[in-house]
Amino acid sequence: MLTTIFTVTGLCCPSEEKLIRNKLKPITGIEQLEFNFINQEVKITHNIKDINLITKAINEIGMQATPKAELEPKKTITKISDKRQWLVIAIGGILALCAEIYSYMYQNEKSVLVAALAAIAMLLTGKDTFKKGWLALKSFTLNINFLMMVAITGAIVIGEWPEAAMVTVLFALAELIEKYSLDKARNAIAGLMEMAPEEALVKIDGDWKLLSVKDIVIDNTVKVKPGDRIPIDGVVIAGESRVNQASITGEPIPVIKKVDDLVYAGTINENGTLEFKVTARSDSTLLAKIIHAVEEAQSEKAPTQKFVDKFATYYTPVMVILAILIAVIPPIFFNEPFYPWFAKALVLLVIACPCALVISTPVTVVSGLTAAAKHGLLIKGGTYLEMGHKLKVIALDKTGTITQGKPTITDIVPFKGIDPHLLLQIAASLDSHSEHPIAQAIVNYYEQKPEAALQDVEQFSAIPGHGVTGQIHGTLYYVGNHKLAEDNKVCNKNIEAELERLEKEGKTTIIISTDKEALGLIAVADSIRSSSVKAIKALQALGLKTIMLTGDNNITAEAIAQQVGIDKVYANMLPEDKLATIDKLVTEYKYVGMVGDGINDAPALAKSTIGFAMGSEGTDIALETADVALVENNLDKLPFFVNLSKKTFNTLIQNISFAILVKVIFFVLAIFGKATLWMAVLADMGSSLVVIFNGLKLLHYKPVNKGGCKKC
Ligand SMILES: Nc1ncnc2c1ncn2[C@@H]1O[C@H](COP(=O)(O)OP(=O)(O)OP(=O)(O)O)[C@@H](O)[C@H]1O
Ligand SMILES: [Zn+2]
Repeated sequence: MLTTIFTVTGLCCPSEEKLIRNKLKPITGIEQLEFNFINQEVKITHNIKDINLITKAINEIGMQATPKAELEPKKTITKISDKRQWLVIAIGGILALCAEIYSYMYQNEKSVLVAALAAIAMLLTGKDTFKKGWLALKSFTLNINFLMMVAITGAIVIGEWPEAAMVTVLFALAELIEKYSLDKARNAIAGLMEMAPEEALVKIDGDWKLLSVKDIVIDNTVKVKPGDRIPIDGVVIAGESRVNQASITGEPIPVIKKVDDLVYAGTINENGTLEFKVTARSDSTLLAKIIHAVEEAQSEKAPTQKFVDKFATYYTPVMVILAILIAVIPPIFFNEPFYPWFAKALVLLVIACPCALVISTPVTVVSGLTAAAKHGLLIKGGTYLEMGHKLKVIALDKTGTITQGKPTITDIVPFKGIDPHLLLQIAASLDSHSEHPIAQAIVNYYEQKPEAALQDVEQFSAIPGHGVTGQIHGTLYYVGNHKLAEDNKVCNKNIEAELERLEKEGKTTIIISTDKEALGLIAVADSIRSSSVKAIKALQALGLKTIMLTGDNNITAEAIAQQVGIDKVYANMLPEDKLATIDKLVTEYKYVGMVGDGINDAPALAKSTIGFAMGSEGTDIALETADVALVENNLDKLPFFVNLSKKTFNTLIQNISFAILVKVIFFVLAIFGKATLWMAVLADMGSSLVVIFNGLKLLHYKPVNKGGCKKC
């Protein structure tokens, strides 16, 4: 099976989806179609060798399809509809208005002049509607163009020429405005890409040359001057500068970048010159990944979107049948006059278009996803964005999430007669085989000592969640937590008193022992992220319960929980315990978020309703496994996410209820004969535009009310 993405110009309203589906149905080898109206794309899963077959079929129904290279980021910004179209509609509008005024003044709708004015207006502005309507008729699809065509033709048949012209013009106008506003949503995403420059200064054989970023390879050296945007991802090798990373993290305060720091494409180098070594090709920079993720996210439909789409598939046929019944039954069975009931039926046809309803959800969701991306929050689908406001509990991993995950040594406590250097040497030698952050802290600390000499370790093994063990010069040693010492029966009251003292200060303490006796303690402390306290307060203010999960001991965990103000602590958790805890929380609260770094909490992240990963410097694992990735390790984005989700959900509900309300009102007005055709078109199209603009407002959503009290 292959997947090909086609860019389809003319695919702007969901009404075209059915048209394409029906056209492609008879072609064997087509497995699945996925539509993206905002980007005007159809993703087709198929096993057809000659894709021209597909292109041709789509072109036959009046749209232009071109296959698009899968990963190539879109840079082309769709042109805002050209001036000529606006002019044509303006002229058509004036003619239709003249026809209306003339027929009103002389009370004669059927005069030749009125008919002529109206006909010209319709010819000018109705071509597209009729062309698309006709294609829909030929393929037995009910879509908005078809409904409009019938309504307009109907109006002509009963001699309401000015009415027919007005409807045609209004519909064309609304379609144009709709296209214009959808372009805006499209541009927002493409605009993200526009932020990275296309060329960069690259060192080639000792000279600086300007190269296209596409030709830059990993390990090239690139230079950026003050004031320029960084063209590609890399790690600084010379220079120091302030860099504004707002474009990918949403954080407006610049950060200092010096040697060994990472820089990202699209961020702004403010005051110094930086030289850096390239770490990613231009199509896999963090920025490119963000854009790709946003684009992918849209193709996955949010629950309301699914609901609305389903609703629309029933709604339209039901309304059409109703319209037919209203046109037919009263005149035939109740001896009513034909003309007014036929006019009522036409109004029903107009409000049978589900457009406002169907378009409102994707526009809203895309705007929300884009706003999130601009603030350093990558949401992997509309579902999560829509569901976020339901979260009741947020569980956070301790190490690397609430804390920085970069512990440092604070205390070394050797027991009776043990040489502190020896104690450290044993711990560092064993831990040099471990990846654990504590192990790295011990090794780093030891290696800075002038007398540092790591010893060979035999039969090393890691005891997950507890520590490590191995032999040095034939003696078996253990380095690990209290539980490990208990298991080895080397713990005693004195050690416990010492442990408690250190742990109460929020330090994680490990015990170094042989299989017979404890040799001493080493305590490490991990600093709490500056965003933790504020974020947890903000989450609590939003009514969420916060929970800390950690493999660390109870006392240390409690001490840290107190410092950040978290509600509840689960300590001594092995990875499988974290999973079981999330499972339990999900049963109890249903909507549970889990935040972690993906290192020992991946299963728990997967089990939670929404898994948030700390995207530490854009790590791929986090970006790939999580439902939501925090591009910068900033917990402030959690309350932002919940608020954005609330706003998105409210917007969706507002839009849907507004669209339905307008329909209901016009339904009633139509039945009582109080709605004319053009009023119905105006209302219907007007409501489409209102919901689109309401959705687009989310593009500019900003974090609100940082931390705490709502009332003041
Ligand atoms: N390599 C090691 N060296 C020393 N102690 C270790 C090592 N590995 C684990 N430990 C001990 O076991 C405890 C639990 O480790 P684990 O990795 O499960 O959780 P954690 O580091 O506390 O992180 P988290 O908060 O993410 O759960 C650690 O707090 C530490 O005391
Ligand atoms: Zn003990």
